[in-house]
Amino acid sequence: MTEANGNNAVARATPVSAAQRLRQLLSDSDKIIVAPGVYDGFSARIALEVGFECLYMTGAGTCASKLGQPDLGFATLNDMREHAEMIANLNTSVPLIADADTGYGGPNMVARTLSAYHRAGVAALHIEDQIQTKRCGHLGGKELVDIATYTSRIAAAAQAREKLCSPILIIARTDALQTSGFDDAVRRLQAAVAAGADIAFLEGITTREEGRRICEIMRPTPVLLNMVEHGATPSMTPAEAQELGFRIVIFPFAAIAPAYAAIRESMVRIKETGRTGLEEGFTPKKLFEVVGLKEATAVDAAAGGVMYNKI
Ligand SMILES: C[C@](O)(C(=O)O)[C@H](CC(=O)O)C(=O)O
Repeated sequence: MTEANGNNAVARATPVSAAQRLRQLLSDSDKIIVAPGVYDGFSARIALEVGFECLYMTGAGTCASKLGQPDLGFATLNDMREHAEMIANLNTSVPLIADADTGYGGPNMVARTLSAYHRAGVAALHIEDQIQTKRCGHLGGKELVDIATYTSRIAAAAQAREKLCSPILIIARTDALQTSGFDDAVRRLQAAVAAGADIAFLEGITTREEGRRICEIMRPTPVLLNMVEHGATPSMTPAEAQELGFRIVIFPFAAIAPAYAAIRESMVRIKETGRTGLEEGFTPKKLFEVVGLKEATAVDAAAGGVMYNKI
């Protein structure tokens, strides 16, 4: 669609929002959506460079990179929203699924969280049933809120979405498998879907069979697989997950785990040899190219600038 704007006729494509794009991807039932975990602008840029059609903002990675803290409920709504907004807007045609932990409070706060994520350009957010002082789903000793409190979180999110006429998708996550078992987890996910959730997320599945069963039970609601390696869940490729019935796979540690190994190796090398030993090709310009140098200089040139002619 184009639109005329007074004397300066401007041909402008009406953009499909990231949430609508994610809905389109989900509507193709032959498809599995693969969303690698990114934890900052740099890792997001690398995932975009490789050509993923969806990204996942990991809360654990956000806590680690933005706050230098473990995934124990340190991050506030503002920490998470700010991080998500930056990542979601690097390429608005690639939907971002973002962690929203417990929703950060009671129904009013959950509604506020949904609104903030919507305004930030997030395509989908997940809200879980742990207590506020939550922890990573793959650690022991989790505690949950009761089912009524959980469904009120989801209902508050769904009502806020309706008020905003927002296409943002709500992912209901339950951590019940570890504490009260499969049947209670199913009850919670079904109640969450009845309260307005679009996608189900059973945290910490421990066998492929559990994966197959949850997809069967929840159908036609799409189910997301959290592929945390070396946690509770057996390692699966997207093709294997699709075979079990999953529609989305997130890989939360896809960027942060290799970053740890690579950064540490470089630090140790400096300590031991006095040199970083960085690859020759990794010039300052290379770094800036990864994070949008071309786009930035093109914007300046299109506006008549000559500032970056000699870069
Ligand atoms: C998915 C998750 O919420 C995340 O923050 O990426 C974490 C991942 C992790 O810490 O293992 C979770 O599963 O709780």
